Amino acid sequence: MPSRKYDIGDTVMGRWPGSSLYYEVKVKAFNPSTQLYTVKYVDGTELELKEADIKRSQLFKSKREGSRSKSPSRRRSRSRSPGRPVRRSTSRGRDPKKEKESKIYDVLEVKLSPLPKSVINNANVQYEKKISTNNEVSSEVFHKVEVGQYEEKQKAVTITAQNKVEALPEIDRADVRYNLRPRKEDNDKVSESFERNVEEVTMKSVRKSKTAELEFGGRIGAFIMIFVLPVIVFLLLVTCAKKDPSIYNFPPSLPAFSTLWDSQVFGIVGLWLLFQVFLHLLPVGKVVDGLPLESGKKLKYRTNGFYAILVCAVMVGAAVFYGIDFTYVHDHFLQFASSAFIFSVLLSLYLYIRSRWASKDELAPNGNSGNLFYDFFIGHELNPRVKSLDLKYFCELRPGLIGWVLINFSMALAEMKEQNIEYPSLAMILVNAFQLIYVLDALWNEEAILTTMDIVHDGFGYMLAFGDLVWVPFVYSLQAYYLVNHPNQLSWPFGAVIIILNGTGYLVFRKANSQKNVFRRNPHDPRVAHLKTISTATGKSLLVSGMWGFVRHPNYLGDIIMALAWSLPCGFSHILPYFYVLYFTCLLVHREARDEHQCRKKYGSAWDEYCRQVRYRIIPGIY
Ligand SMILES: NC(=O)C1=CN([C@@H]2O[C@H](COP(=O)(O)OP(=O)(O)OC[C@H]3O[C@@H](n4cnc5c(N)ncnc54)[C@H](OP(=O)(O)O)[C@@H]3O)[C@@H](O)[C@H]2O)C=CC1
Ligand SMILES: CC(C)CCC[C@@H](C)[C@H]1CC=C2C3=C(CC[C@@]21C)[C@@]1(C)CC[C@H](O)C[C@@H]1CC3
Repeated sequence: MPSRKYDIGDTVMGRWPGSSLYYEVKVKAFNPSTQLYTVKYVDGTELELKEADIKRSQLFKSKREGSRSKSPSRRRSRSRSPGRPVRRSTSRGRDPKKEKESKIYDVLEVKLSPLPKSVINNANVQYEKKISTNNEVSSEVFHKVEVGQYEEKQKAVTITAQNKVEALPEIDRADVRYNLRPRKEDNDKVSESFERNVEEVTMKSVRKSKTAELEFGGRIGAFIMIFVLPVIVFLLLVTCAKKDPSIYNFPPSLPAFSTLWDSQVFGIVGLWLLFQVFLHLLPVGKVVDGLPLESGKKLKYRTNGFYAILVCAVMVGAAVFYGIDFTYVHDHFLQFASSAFIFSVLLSLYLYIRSRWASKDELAPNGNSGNLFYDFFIGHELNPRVKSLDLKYFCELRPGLIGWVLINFSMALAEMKEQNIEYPSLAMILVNAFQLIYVLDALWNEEAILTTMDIVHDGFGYMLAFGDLVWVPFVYSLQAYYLVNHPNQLSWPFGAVIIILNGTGYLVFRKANSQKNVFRRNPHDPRVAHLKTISTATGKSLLVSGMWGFVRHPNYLGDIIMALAWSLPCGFSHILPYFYVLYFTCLLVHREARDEHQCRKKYGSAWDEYCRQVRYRIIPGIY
């Protein structure tokens, strides 16, 4: 085992995680198994740092802030919006050439403030106090150090005149571990500014670097999925249309290419997309902010999805009234799927091509591998927009999700026609009702989508374009499609059990999502203020009681329970209608693993502590 470089009690310079700033720290302990040093900052904050993030003090030219940062009046006048990182050039007003020569670098000053206890009762924290103490405690507690004469790795740290962090590749490493401990004498204060500062700095550095960790099986996985996913869709649909959709008849022969194409259907799908764009662009509904981007900018999003589905419902009602036969969708289901597939491919190609011209700060952190297939699959550009139309946000919620409801409706009509019945079966009604509630819920809570992994983290590429336009409407409607030709006589008692199951799943799903959304917006909202939390090094806290203290992804649990309730009305003759719940469980298990990985990177040992306190990921006692 290599011997340690620094001794307990040494005063050295410790890098602040998420930045390239070094502060004076005292070495408190060393853990040989993790090779991490516990260091204490001047204000009492303790962190675990790797050896590479510690330097000898002599290498730095330390400059204390002196009266400038210590004077409260000066501080107040200098402070901008509380919590914004302050970027100042130490060489302001100098000749740029000289500046270069003297190698004095700009400094990104991260204002630091004490954090609360590791586990705090949220209710004990005063929000007002938190804000007012914010600036008071921030700048006086640290010795700001200009990294000027310290050249090591500094090529990586350049803050441009446009106030952009060019690259901080070092902190993109998966193994960065840090743990903020509370400043003892101030452990009831929480710093919101700090939360934002560290997070912003971290996001900046992550976005700029090339994607190192590839997801979804990497290049090969992405390449295979591009071709396999559409084949799965068509196999499922063809099997579902068979009289005996048994697993023994799988795989069926794929239909002739000519039967997949219908220009009228293609036109209808095109019009559907345009109509949804039109509804989305109508100046109706609230305009909300997305999460801050790399540049600090927040994109605006119009939330009018609920109105859009209401308009669609009225129009479909009117169309049925005037005799338009919606069983056309069922009868041309394969052609609809292939048309949607063509649109998704065209959209993906467009997205990939335009991403070549996107500026670096518009690229997704995980879609920047440099591999054509991987980047095409996962998506290269984070928020592609055509004027005010955000393509990813639009596709995720509108054409596919509303299209799914419309397809289900068409299946209900087709069932009545095929089975020669006056009303849809109980099974069909339940499937339609459950899925309608799910879609209405998503559109009602449209704003919540802005904090999902897909919007914040993933680029917009084939995976989501195909997922939104093909997978959701044509695979998620499989149960209804199945019931058209494979009726299941559902008894009322069993129907009641399924309703209770779906209701339970929905309550868990909704309560979990609402609790987290409310908490992320304002941790002191009375609805969540009583919940216990763990503070993290980023300053953001994690809920450890309530729904999020039950399992680590209660919303996924609720979603899976609902997925089961959507399949059960189809009976037990075939596995096909259970495809959704099986696929969905795999999707969410994989998604949970991705999220966990991100959270561990983001929150370090606080996440480990959360995992210790909340042992199960999705299913209590099992997983
Ligand atoms: N029907 C479908 O096909 C699909 C449905 N979904 C559903 O969409 C919804 C959104 O899912 P998704 O975007 O995957 O992720 P989540 O809504 O579960 O969000 C995960 C994020 O929540 C935050 N978080 C995690 N643990 C805690 C905690 N203890 N306290 C506070 N915040 C915490 C973290 O972000 P941070 O700390 O940065 O805020 C984490 O990255 C879910 O309900 C899911 O079931 C998802 C995928 C497909
Ligand atoms: C094609 C692949 C195998 C998987 C594609 C995944 C997509 C279908 C899903 C990724 C995240 C999604 C979310 C939703 C729908 C499915 C996709 C697009 C919701 C909009 C469903 C309704 C919820 O209330 C919110 C979901 C957010 C994530």
